[in-house]
Amino acid sequence: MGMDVVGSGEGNANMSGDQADNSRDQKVRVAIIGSTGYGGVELIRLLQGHPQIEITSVISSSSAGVPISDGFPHLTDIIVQNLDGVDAQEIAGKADVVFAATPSGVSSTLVPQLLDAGLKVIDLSGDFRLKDAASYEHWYKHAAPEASYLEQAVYGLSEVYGEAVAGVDFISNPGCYSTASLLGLIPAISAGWIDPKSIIIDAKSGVSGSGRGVNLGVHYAEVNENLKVYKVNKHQHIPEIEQVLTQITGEPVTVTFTTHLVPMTRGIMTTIYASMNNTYSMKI
Ligand SMILES: NC(=O)C1=CN([C@@H]2O[C@H](COP(=O)(O)OP(=O)(O)OC[C@H]3O[C@@H](n4cnc5c(N)ncnc54)[C@H](OP(=O)(O)O)[C@@H]3O)[C@@H](O)[C@H]2O)C=CC1
Ligand SMILES: CC(=O)N[C@@H](CCC(=O)OP(=O)(O)O)C(=O)O
Repeated sequence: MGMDVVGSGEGNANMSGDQADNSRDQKVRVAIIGSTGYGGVELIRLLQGHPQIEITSVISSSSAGVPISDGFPHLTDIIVQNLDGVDAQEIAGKADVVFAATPSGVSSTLVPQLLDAGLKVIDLSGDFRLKDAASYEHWYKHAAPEASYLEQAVYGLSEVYGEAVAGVDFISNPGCYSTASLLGLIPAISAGWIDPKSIIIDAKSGVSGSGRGVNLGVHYAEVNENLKVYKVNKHQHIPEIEQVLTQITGEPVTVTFTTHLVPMTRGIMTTIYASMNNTYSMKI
């Protein structure tokens, strides 16, 4: 199935015809599974603006054959394509890289098929972030992916692991809260300012973080003018944050981490507390 991408950087006004053709030749062909979800549609927005990327397939397990603009009218005339079904071989015929913007428990079975079909994969779910299968099963309550795929996955916190992700076949993107926590903590830990054994993270998220599906905990009347703490000591990003900090410090790190749902659409705020190392002090 062909696709007509409008406004994706083709015909750059500063390029001669030959240069523009070369630039088009070098474009990476990208497919997005879960493109009807919040992560998928945000990916479309970001990738559409990238001069070296061409979105060649937008994929849905539930709405194949339907124009993507049916669910997202703002994409009318921007992506003129019907949604494709989920078929690893078909995707491999159209794309070099595929994003899996799919729920945990779905990515764990889908991603191995995509890798085996020769695609480069970037997974947004939590399924391949934890290196320890038993820990994954404890926190996520699903069967863990095969060990070889867990080993292959490179943790995609690109601000910290930029060199490690460059050129690999399989990137497992970090969790939302983990990103907001680690980007605050890693510079302070690396500089030796704080005691990694004293970390308390108070995290707050908007509602889009729970995805586009509706359930009682996220519908308007439950969330509006309300505030709630959830998944106390049970949040799946606790072992992810601890895994990274343990790797960085070289000693076991545990964190106190609490999540709150706040009545806003998107965004995360983490307020992080830690004791200063005794060679440092705070000037007020
Ligand atoms: N929302 C956020 O802020 C963040 C989300 N994440 C993670 O990214 C992933 C996507 O999240 P998000 O976009 O919010 O979730 P959504 O629920 O909004 O979207 C997930 C999409 O996955 C598709 N899907 C569901 N089941 C299957 C299946 N069996 N096979 C193929 N596709 C399927 C659905 O689309 P369809 O029915 O059309 O196939 C659905 O639209 C999740 O793992 C999430 O935890 C990570 C960081 C931030
Ligand atoms: C508000 C809200 O419900 N947020 C979700 C974030 C889920 C998520 O993105 O989880 P992974 O990245 O690990 O897949 C939660 O707290 O579970």
